[in-house]
Amino acid sequence: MGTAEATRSLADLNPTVVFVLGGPGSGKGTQCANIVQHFGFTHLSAGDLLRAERNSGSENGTMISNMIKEGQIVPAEVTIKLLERAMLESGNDKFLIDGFPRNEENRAAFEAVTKIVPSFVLFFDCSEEEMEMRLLSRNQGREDDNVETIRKRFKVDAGRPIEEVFESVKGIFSPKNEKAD
Ligand SMILES: Nc1ncnc2c1ncn2[C@@H]1O[C@H](COP(=O)(O)OP(=O)(O)OP(=O)(O)O)[C@@H](O)[C@H]1O
Ligand SMILES: O=c1ccn([C@@H]2O[C@H](COP(=O)(O)O)[C@@H](O)[C@H]2O)c(=O)[nH]1
Ligand SMILES: [Mg+2]
Repeated sequence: MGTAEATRSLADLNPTVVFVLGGPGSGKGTQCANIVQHFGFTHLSAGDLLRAERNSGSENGTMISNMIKEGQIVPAEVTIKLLERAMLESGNDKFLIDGFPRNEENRAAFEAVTKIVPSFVLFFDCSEEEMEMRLLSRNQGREDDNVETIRKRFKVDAGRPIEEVFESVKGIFSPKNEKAD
């Protein structure tokens, strides 16, 4: 199904969407499973959809694999297509979108393409120390559950020089917020 057709059908569905965010290992997937049981939502983990796409032998497989190994963000259009397809295939109209959007560009692209405005954002706050401990004992065979990749996945490493930290901080703010010279 093409994006335009998928978008028309999604608009007809007028779904309820909640973005579930938080650092790696903060417990998004764990709590989403509870919400599914109690409230009848469909849980869509962007990371799980990307891993399934990589494993399917898709033309984007190598790119997705490399991005996941490096803790980098896959281009929004790839992830959004996977989310659209999963929403339409689910037969439900209530979704927990876990681990997406990763940044302001992801959020804007999702809203522009799907015309869906999320009902709210559920954010799980957890210390990096606790998240790292949980990920290292998760035992689900994920190749990014290792110290090197985990530290790349933590968003802003403030232990680096001022200019480098600010490069990361800038990425959190949308370009439209940037002060003109
Ligand atoms: N509140 C908690 N206390 C202790 N352990 C927890 C808690 N919540 C989740 N865990 C455990 O921490 C690990 C990571 O949880 P989970 O997979 O839900 O995190 P996540 O936010 O989805 O991570 P990722 O972004 O890497 O997919 C799992 O082994 C889970 O059982
Ligand atoms: O919207 C997304 C979500 C995930 N990724 C990539 O996948 C890994 C793992 O994500 P989890 O949410 O921890 O399962 C993440 O580090 C990214 O590399 C993405 O690119 N875009
Ligand atoms: Mg998860």
